[in-house]
Amino acid sequence: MSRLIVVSNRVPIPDKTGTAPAGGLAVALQSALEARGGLWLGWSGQSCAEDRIGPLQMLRDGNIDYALTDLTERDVEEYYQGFANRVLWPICHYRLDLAEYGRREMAGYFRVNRFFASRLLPLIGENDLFWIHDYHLIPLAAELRRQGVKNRIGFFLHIPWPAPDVFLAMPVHEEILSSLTAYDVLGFQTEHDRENFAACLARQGLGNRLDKAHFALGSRTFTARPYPIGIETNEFVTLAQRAAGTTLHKRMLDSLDGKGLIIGVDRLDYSKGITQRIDAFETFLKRNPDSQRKVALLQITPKSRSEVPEYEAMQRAVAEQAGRVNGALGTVDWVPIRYINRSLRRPALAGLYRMAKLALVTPLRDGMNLVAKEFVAAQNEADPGVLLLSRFAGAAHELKDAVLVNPYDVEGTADAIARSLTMPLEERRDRWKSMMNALRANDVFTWCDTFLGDLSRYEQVE
Ligand SMILES: O=P(O)(O)OC[C@H]1O[C@H](O[C@H]2O[C@H](CO)[C@@H](O)[C@H](O)[C@H]2O)[C@H](O)[C@@H](O)[C@@H]1O
Ligand SMILES: O=c1ccn([C@@H]2O[C@H](COP(=O)(O)OP(=O)(O)O)[C@@H](O)[C@H]2O)c(=O)[nH]1
Repeated sequence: MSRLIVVSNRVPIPDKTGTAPAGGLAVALQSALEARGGLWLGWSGQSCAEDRIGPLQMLRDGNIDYALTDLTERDVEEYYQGFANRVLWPICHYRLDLAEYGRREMAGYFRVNRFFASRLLPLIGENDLFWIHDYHLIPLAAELRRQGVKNRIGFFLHIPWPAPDVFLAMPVHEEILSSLTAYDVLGFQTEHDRENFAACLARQGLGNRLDKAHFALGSRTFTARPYPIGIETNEFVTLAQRAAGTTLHKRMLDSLDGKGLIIGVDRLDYSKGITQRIDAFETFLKRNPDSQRKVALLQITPKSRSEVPEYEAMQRAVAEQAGRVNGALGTVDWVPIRYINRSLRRPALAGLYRMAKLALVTPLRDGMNLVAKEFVAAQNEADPGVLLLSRFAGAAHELKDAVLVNPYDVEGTADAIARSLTMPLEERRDRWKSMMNALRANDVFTWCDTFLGDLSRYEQVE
């Protein structure tokens, strides 16, 4: 079997401090790589002055060799906070209004991709398979090809690929799009994303579509397919079952004192629709006064990308909004929204998911949303909770028996909350079974095997 080299910006560094990695890419890739073994190269999360960038830090943990590189402060500002998270992220999440394009950041993005290529080159063996992840590293294959690398290189995009009118509004879209054609296999979360990508190629007159999944450009061919990412379904079921009886579980049950738990778990990101969700919860409470004091929303929201101004603004907006609702509707012995900014470890999350009657997963746009899948896997088969899911999350393409909502429709979402909390047991069980079948049929290991199977079978037509 060829050695696998995974490259992603974010790497869950094995430091044993117990800090939970909040973010689906790190969680999913770690599960997949642990099973197969390989080398994982990415950013150490540290920045320093240019003359202090040292050699790669090499660590081994279980089956995985980690190769970590520091970046300069300027790199982090231009590549990560700048072009990746202020241009590509908002555009791919349909937020052209939030995109802050600047040439300096764009140049930094391409420079850091060249730097990642230079760090990789000395490590490459002839038969190694490369699997590059996410929007931070789109130009990496093109950089490696320029250096003569002939290995098979796959790319998986964890976030949505937007419709052509949105994508083509981005300055440098030509370069971003044509960089992707240097890969052999391109993976998207959904069919919808792949079709948006194909439509962008067609609009730009870039390459020919040979059939549904194959494209030709000059002497090269490449494949583009949906590979929806999964979770460790069976392991998550066990985690959730084990959580009952832990101290946290007991404390939580005591504090609920018979109230129904509603849960939301999201990085503090404007794509997650947290303010619209709180509006919907408030509307639900106002329209259903009998439910007041009978339910509590636990919103677990670790801070994310706090140096990016749009995220900083979001942190203030959500905190103010939760405070306002609690102030307006709360009583001396009831707080409607328990809002926390800490990251919880997954065993704790699994237990909370299982205790909840309802999960609110209402992103305005999301590549997949693993929280939706984890919530379903954590349920008690005999008395499962309900998943209320945005139709704009990638997960909605598989979890068709969730209660699907349009998160922009606050009143519609409020009504769906009311319907979900009174859903009969039989309907809850039927919906849960169908969703669980989907999670069993496509877990994170299937995702990994399917992608790598396609990549390892790939032969370039010269
Ligand atoms: O690395 P950060 O800047 O701290 O952000 C965390 C991750 O966020 C995004 O996650 C995406 O991947 C998930 C798994 O495929 C998917 O379910 C979710 O919809 C995506 O938003 C981002 O794409 C990652 O690169 C980040 O590491
Ligand atoms: O306090 C937290 C919040 C989230 N997560 C994990 O972070 C991931 C979030 O992935 P998702 O795809 O839902 O969204 P992303 O943050 O990647 O956009 C899930 O596996 C969560 O279990 C976690 O471990 N602790």
